[in-house]
Amino acid sequence: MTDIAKQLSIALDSVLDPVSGQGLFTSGRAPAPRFADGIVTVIIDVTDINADKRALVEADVNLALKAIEGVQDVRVAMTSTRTTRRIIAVGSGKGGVGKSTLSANLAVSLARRGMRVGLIDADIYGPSQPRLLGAEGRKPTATDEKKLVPVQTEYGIGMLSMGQLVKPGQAIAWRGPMAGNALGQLIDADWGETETLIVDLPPGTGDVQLTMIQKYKPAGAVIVSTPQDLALIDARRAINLLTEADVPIIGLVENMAGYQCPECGAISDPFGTGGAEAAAQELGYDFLGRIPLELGIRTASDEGIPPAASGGPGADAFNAVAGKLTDWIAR
Ligand SMILES: Nc1ncnc2c1ncn2[C@@H]1O[C@H](COP(=O)(O)OP(=O)(O)OP(=O)(O)O)[C@@H](O)[C@H]1O
Repeated sequence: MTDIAKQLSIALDSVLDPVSGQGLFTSGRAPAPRFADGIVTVIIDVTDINADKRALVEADVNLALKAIEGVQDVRVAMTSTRTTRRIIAVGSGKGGVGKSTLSANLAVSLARRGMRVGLIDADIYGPSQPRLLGAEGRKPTATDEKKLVPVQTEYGIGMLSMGQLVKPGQAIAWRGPMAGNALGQLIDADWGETETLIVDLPPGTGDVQLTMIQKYKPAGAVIVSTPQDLALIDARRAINLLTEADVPIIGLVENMAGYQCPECGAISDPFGTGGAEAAAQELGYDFLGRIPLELGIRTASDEGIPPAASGGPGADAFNAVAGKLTDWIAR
């Protein structure tokens, strides 16, 4: 590499990729700039970076490159390689392990990193995203083509839920095609510029999962489990179904590990600890992180304030998992 080429790449790397947090050159967003007659030309892949952040990146790149001696002008071209919307499924073997809580917080955390994210609550047995995102009672509208328009939430993400397709409190006893059609309505909705859809799946391996795999193959799946053996045995079943359909497993998350007594501060592990990490290792998948069992996570969630949005209880743990998910997406 010539001296000027090296300087240009280093300057480019001083500007951080808003998604991965790495320098633009290192993260692969931008190849080494071209330089001729005092003019630098740089091409940046801005997939998953929103319009505001794109403008900031462009301004920073201009500044960094113009600071190099001999550079008279900088030309920045932005391209987006994304052609299809990416679906990230969040699944678990059994219910009540915190799959919906994790989905909501991951979606919020990704949106805060500048990604255009939507959230689909496909849990026909217990739709809970309208409550978790403080959007209860808001109904989606429809376009002229009869596509659902997602409900907007305070957290910068659109949301659609199975719960919005039925009357509140009505037991959902859909089977096969009905469940599949409902999922289709949510996924084929008017998601606009949304690039990543987080899908909160029902627990287990039922009709919704089958439709998802057959018709709307996710780019990858995150599996949530509590640490104890029983939940992990079920989680393995969910993993098997996905891997048989060639859906990549992004990794496992352990939820409800390590409870700190609010009185004495002692840490106890009601559901054990480390089980999901050990299972991930044994199965050869990444371990994405551990979310503590905290009363504040439950209360904030019930109030419709996802901890990842407010820096509330467990926010660091949710953000750390979202960081690993972002790395996976960037790869
Ligand atoms: N880390 C945690 N600390 C404290 N409470 C939690 C935690 N994770 C989830 N909860 C609470 O546990 C309950 C179940 O969580 P959630 O609804 O996310 O589970 P789920 O796996 O989606 O369940 P379901 O399959 O029934 O929809 C909720 O009341 C939630 O607030």
